[in-house]
Amino acid sequence: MSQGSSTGRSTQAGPSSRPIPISSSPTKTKRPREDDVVVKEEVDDASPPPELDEHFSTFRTDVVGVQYYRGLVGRGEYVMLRRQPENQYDPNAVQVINASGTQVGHIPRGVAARLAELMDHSLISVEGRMVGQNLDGARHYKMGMDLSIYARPSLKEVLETELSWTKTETRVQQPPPTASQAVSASGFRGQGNSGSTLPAPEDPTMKKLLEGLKQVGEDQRSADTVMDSLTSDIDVSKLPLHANPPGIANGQLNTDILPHQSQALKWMIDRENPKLPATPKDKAVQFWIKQKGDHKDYYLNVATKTPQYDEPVLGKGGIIADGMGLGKTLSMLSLVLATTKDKVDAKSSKATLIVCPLSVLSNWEKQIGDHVAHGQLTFYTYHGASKDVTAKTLEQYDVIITTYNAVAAEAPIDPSKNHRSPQKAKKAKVTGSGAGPLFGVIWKRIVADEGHVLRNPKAKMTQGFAALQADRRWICTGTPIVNSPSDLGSLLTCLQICKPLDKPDYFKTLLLRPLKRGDPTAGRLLQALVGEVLLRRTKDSKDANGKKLIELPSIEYFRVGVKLDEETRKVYDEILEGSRQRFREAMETGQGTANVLSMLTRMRQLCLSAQLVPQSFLDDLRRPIPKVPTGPAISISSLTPEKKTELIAKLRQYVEEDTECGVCYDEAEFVKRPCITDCGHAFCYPCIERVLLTAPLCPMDRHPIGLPSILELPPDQPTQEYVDPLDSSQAKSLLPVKSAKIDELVKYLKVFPADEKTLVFSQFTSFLDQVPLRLKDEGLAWTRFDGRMNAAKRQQVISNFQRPLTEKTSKTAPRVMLISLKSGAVGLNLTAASNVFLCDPWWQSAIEAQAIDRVHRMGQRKEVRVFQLIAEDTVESAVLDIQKRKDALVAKAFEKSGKESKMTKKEARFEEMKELLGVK
Ligand SMILES: Nc1ncnc2c1ncn2[C@@H]1O[C@H](COP(=O)(O)OP(=O)(O)OP(=O)(O)O)[C@@H](O)[C@H]1O
Repeated sequence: MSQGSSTGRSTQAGPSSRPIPISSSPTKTKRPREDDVVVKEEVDDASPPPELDEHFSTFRTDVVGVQYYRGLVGRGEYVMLRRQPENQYDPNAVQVINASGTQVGHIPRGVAARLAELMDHSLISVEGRMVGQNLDGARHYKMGMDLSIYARPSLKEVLETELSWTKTETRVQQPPPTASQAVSASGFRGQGNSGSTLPAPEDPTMKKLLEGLKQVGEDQRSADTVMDSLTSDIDVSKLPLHANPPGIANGQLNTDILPHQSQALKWMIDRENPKLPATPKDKAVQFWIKQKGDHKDYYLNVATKTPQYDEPVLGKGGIIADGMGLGKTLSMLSLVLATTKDKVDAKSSKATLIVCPLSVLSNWEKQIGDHVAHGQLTFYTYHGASKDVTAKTLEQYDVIITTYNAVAAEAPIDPSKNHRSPQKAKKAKVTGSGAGPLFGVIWKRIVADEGHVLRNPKAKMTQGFAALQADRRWICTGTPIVNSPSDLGSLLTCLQICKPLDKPDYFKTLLLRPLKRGDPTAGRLLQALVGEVLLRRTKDSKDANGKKLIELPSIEYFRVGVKLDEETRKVYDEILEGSRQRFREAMETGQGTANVLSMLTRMRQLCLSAQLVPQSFLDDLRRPIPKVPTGPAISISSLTPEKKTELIAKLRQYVEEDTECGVCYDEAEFVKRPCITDCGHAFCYPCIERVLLTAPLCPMDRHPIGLPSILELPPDQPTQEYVDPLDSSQAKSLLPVKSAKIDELVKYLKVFPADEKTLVFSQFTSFLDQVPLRLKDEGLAWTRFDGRMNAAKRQQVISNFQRPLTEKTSKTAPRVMLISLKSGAVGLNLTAASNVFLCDPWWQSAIEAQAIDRVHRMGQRKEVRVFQLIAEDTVESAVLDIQKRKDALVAKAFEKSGKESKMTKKEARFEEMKELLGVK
């Protein structure tokens, strides 16, 4: 694998870069924006399914039987309506429940009878908003309530008949106004850091925010822009510092934390010790204010308008959303150290559980090793073979580090039922109770690192994390909103904070639905929520004196043009012509463009090396386009085993190559549930399922298909452990490929100063497999980081690479790391390198920015140089133009209007393909 070995401890010393004498003069280019991407390996099911409910009708009715129940409600409060089939007097009963979960009454029998069945079949969802209230202490029998019905858009027509009566009942102005108006009515300012007032609803920045929220998910960078505007009114520079943080002086750390980390520490400690407002003058805490009542004072939740006499339960924790490389790991470790003497509940242990993706497990170990003083903190990595311990052992440590997969694997079958008694929890063994040792500990604190992976409430890891028992709960992520504001709802559920917004129903009612219809007060509520639970700084944030939080060496970007050799150019032009032809056909016939997408992938591979393109692809291309078969749909079960294997292989390849779904054109959606038709076209399963409801034809070639013609990727296939191609059985048959890009790369590597290290990124692992053959010939020592490596191997590769080069080791220690863009490199510190090669550009410049951030982060002492290898006069140059245009669009993200903002992802991608292929 890696060549030779190196010695010595990690330092970042070394001379600054010297001019590089290279013949092909690189062009300086613009710096991409900082961004984050999703951890790939463990988040295939990270995004929630799209919400499919739209407002259908709102009518006035009552809550009845109020005299029998204890639930208090205020005017304008949203209430949940829950079916109660076990009710002995009425099997159609629908309960009305307030935000504290207490029953207020029922909806009238007649209304319940007409809604019950639809609710039972999840065809509609209903919510209530109080018109009457019972805070006056008087005896009420019934109270007015507006009842809203939501349904899937596809069912609207059917329901039009079924529920026409709801439109003839007393109709209410619809859709209902949001309860978040209460936020302004109460003068709520959040526990925000600046104390500035929230913008007025008509504020144009709010309009832009709402527009931006609708576009988030189209591009990683738009998520960043949305976060910028959500936190725009919070001045983090003036946050107070911790008075006496862990550091060198008190012997807890080997490193002093930086001022912004000290601010984070103080902020986190405050969030771990929230206090309810004591008087009506005090500001809201987690949306609760104290109110003067007629009989006695009560608490009012200004988000939901829920009043209650009992002390509301406050959540402890929040979201650390600092940008990449700002030192969240050390901030969190300093919290652990600063709170070792905190009194914890008698039932809870002293242990903090860190849950992270496998790829960053070793980073936590390393940072504890590097920064925490010897003997100050005990920790245990609970992973792989070391999982063979009991809960009792785990709780003896200060810190346990584990993975999301471990949490998902050990979670109880029905996590909602995990809330066992502490006694029972402590007794849980590896097997037995259905839940593993992680669920047998009542943790002092749990921390989800790269916590955006918890954004799908239905994913096992999310449900598992939410079910862990802990006193305090934290999430670290640079991107709390990736696809939509609902991501934040899932994180709140995991944090169990700002109740009842942590319940999906409330989050939907109070935020998602009103945000969808562009209600500015919901935008204000979202801003208030973010101010309440989240701390976010970026690399560009300034301190109170206007200085950047961390000073990093400069970074320079070079575009290196590479010429395809004559032979490759010939094949390239052939594929280009073929794809143009198919694209024009697709335009004429209205058929899909999936074939064109796979051709584009081949063209990109050609830009790296002609040998990466399989001969079978070229043979297919040269054959005339087969006629679309007619007749009945073919079922997968009728295919030969060979044909099935071939289809699965094809689908795996599509996934590996980041192909997009032929219906929604979203590669991020595609990887979540990829499937392939018997005719070889790939889609997201939910997309093709939806298409088949209207027409039983493949959207790509109009070939008749049905659900049985669809093959999904077999689940849970263990990923094959990475084997270095040079160590494999085929090593002897491997010959260096012809590649202008490898030639160019080697040319640079040979002239880089001997003490400089380089990261080489490509999206194609098959290309990275080829590079070492040349490096070996040139006597350049390298190492490879691959997502398929186990944790121990990854750690070994990283620490080997991070060791500085010495005179003795400079010939044998790795100077080059080959690393896949999709390897889950997120969170890695690879600051030993100062040069970065990006061998193939693609749409998501954000992924490239994240790759560069491995090097350009705290600990980097040298000037960083980024080289983008671009094959001249190919699809790659066109990609860059599109990237550039997208950057400009994102810069004005919220100014998109009219036609542009209405363009669907599919239409946009179609336009891009046209541009890439040069089709007029
Ligand atoms: N106070 C400090 N002094 C010196 N180095 C520090 C300090 N805090 C953090 N670092 C170093 O900075 C680097 C980046 O820190 P870390 O990996 O925690 O960033 P992060 O915010 O978690 O980034 P990412 O979001 O990419 O995971 C690490 O090498 C870490 O050891």
